[in-house]
Amino acid sequence: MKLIDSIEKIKGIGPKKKKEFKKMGIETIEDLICFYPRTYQDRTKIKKISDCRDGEYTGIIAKVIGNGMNIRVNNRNLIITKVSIENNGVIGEAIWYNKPFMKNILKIGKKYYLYGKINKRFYRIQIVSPDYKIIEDQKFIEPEILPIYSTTSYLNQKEIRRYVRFTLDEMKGNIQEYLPDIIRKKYRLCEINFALENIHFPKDKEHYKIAKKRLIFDEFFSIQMALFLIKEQNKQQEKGIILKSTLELEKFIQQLPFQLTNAQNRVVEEIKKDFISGKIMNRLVQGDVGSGKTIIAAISLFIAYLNGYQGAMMAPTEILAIQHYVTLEKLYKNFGIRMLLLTGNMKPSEKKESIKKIRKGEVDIVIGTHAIIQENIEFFKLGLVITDEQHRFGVKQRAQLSNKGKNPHIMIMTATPIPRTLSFILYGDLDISIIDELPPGRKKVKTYQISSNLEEKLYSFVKEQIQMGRQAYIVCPLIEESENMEAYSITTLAQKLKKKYFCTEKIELIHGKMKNTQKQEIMQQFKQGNIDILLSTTIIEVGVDVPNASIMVIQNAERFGLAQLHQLRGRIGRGNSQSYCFLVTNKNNEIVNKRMKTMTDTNDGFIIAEKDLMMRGPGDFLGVRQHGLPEFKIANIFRDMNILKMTQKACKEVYEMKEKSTLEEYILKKFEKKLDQVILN
Ligand SMILES: Nc1ncnc2c1ncn2[C@@H]1O[C@H](COP(=O)(O)OP(=O)(O)OP(=O)(O)O)[C@@H](O)[C@H]1O
Repeated sequence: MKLIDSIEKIKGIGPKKKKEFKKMGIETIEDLICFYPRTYQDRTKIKKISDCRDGEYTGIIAKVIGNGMNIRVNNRNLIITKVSIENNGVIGEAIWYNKPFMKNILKIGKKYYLYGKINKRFYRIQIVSPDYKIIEDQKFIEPEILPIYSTTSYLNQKEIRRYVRFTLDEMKGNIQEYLPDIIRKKYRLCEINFALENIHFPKDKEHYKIAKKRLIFDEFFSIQMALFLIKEQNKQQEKGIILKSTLELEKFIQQLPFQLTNAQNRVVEEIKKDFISGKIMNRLVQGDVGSGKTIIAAISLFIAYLNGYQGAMMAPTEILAIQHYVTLEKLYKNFGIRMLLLTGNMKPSEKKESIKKIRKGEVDIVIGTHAIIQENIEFFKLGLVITDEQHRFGVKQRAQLSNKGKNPHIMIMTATPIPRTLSFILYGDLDISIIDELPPGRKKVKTYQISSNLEEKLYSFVKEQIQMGRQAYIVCPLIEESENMEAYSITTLAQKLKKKYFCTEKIELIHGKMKNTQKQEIMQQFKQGNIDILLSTTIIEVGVDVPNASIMVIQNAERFGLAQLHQLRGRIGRGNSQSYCFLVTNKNNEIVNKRMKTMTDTNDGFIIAEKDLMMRGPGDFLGVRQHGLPEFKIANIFRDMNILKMTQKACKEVYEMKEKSTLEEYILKKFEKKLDQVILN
């Protein structure tokens, strides 16, 4: 029997059962062995009937003291079987539903071990649908811990247990240990065969703990190692384009309207180093909202340009693409760089012309949405692709990026802070640079949770601030599904605000239903200070940069996740004046209050991300499918953080070991499925 064999090799599994197992994702011997129990029946736990608590699962040893009875419940098509039992002078009963045959199975006068759920009814103790085992001739049963699997109604626990037992016996000691001894010793990990045996049939709790640790380690290790190998392979596979920095770059940096922060300088140095390393750069630049990532992109694209290469930069929305275009155009004003904005909104003839220019090399820098990689656009000489990711790319899409042109350097920018532990799993294939410093002069945004009955006070404060020359955002969540409703609900709010509070201020709306040109015009007007209040749906959430805007009012704040609230708040506090964020909510429950408190307590995106992760769990935090975060069978990123950290170290150590070549092959094969999971997302 081999791990890759079909489960049909197991005695008793035919086509019907095979189909049933397939529903549970089990097709091979390996799948079955790695189908870990959901929980366990602890048969070492034996209680007296008198000590049993209602609702608990436990084992008891009891003597059958009466013949079984079948009771038919007429109107429910149900047969209840009851058997009277006794232990230590206390009488109880074992009951089963729709298993009339049980009546004759338990024999009067014999002692049994029974394991099941306890029900306390009318002072009578029942054990419901218990597993049973006869205790022969007063001999005490051997203690055991039995696995309980998640199963379909067709396959029962006993059957699955039997198949797993059979498979483990067949495979006994034959599963190849792939972790080097030295690593196992260092991290105190048991051998793989021992782990698999004891995760299914633990000898005792200690054995179970040891097995579990090893398998959690394996799960994290496999994914991280696979990503790590992709990273190393990427580096070795092709020759990276050499992009040198020249004096012209210094000139460019010196004429910027501000001095780079230390963090920005450090990241620029990391990128410069990649550019001349002869390897392809695959770098994630991570920085909190407003930390100044755009300038890093501008500098990197400038270096590509200096070396005669084209650069492309992609944004997640058109508003942002336009904003980047306008910002970069200003920065590059004196340097004769030919720029092009590519949007989905262009006329076909215009688009055709643009694509031609890109192919012929008549354009140096292309800015657009992700359509740049999705569409059939050929570059003349592409040296660098930058994408403003916002978590929307998995490993596979990243690979798509490098297929544009001849292995260009890749840079991914992300604003949403990702807890470090998670970023290893999501971005283990990338090098990571972190901008951990905000530009000087930024003041902490003051954040308040308020209920809507304080609206009048709130808007009079907003009015005062506007009179002082500031600008404000008011964000309404999309309450209805339809876009028409979206337009409607903020239009009505705008009318109310104009009439009641802001008769003299200039209010404009922006929402998803508008044409791009219209959105662009409004954003431009807001940026130039011609609009006082921008009433918006969440389309302004990502990346919008208007430093003079210092007020953010978020209506129905309870409808947003922490990460989104942080993004929204990140639209203010980008200039030197004091900024204020108001989270308006009438919901008053523990979860909402906890979330709002996190926002009012801190401005630090990393802390907020950790809290979000803690409150929602990693799946919800990033959306498992959407963000390429694999689902784990036994590991839990949160609970098992310590083991995760261990694997991060171990990956590097294992990789550096001599036996790496066989290891690589084996790991890649063994974890192909998981890798697929990661890559396909
Ligand atoms: N070193 C600096 N000194 C002063 N201002 C800076 C500096 N770097 C960037 N800025 C300014 O800070 C603002 C925020 O920068 P940018 O838009 O690049 O942020 P970001 O990191 O992209 O943030 P977000 O993720 O929220 O979009 C901009 O107005 C930019 O001009």
